Amino acid sequence: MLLADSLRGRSVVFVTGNAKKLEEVIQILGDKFPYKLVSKKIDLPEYQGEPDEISIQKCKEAAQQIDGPVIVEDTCLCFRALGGLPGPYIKWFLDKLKPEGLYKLLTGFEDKSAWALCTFAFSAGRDEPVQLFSGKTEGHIVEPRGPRDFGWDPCFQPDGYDKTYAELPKEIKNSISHRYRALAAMSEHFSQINNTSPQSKKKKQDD
Ligand SMILES: O=c1nc[nH]c2c1ncn2[C@H]1C[C@H](O)[C@@H](COP(=O)(O)OP(=O)(O)OP(=O)(O)O)O1
Ligand SMILES: [Mg+2]
Repeated sequence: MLLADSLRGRSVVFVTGNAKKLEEVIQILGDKFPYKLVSKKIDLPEYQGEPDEISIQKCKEAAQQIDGPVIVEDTCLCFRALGGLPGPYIKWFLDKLKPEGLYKLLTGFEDKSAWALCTFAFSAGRDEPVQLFSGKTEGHIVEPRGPRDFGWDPCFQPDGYDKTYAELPKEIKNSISHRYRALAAMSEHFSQINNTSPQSKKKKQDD
């Protein structure tokens, strides 16, 4: 309730340096998110550690810089044969190896299974607690296929599909992706808060 109060009528800043992420977040959320989402392009530090810890640190840094309500997101691509690596370090692996090299990394391993993990982190402002919402999609690492416009999409084939994320129509990716699932959890949380806020209760009684 306090959270909803602190946000009512305000906007939340989505801090990311990645334009493709932002594009998907806007496509997925549509008008489902109860607050006005504005974006700010800042390259936040790439922290090390477990995914939750990384997202918390990233969100605290964003809240410091923005000094108001913020959302950040961190994405991992985890190979089962490698104990979950590259995980949060996928950005550097992708940068140096490209999707071809990511596939080749698993030469010698029979198990090509992988999961994409997305964690959104929200904070109402400086020194406020961080809340996490995550989503996971299982799949396999395959020889790259499809357009090259977004990261490792060409080498990740979600389970149940014979196309890579890159080959799938955008609406399909956005209905099954790690990012979609994490955003669904976050929207669900915020709409529940909104529905139980004193104002909306009052409104319901008035109706
Ligand atoms: O759905 C996706 N499909 C394909 N590739 C993706 C996806 N989502 C993130 N990616 C890439 C971007 C970056 O190379 C790495 C995650 O690193 P990550 O730190 O979360 O992203 P980033 O530094 O580009 O943006 P940000 O400023 O929000 O941290 O995986
Ligand atoms: Mg990053």
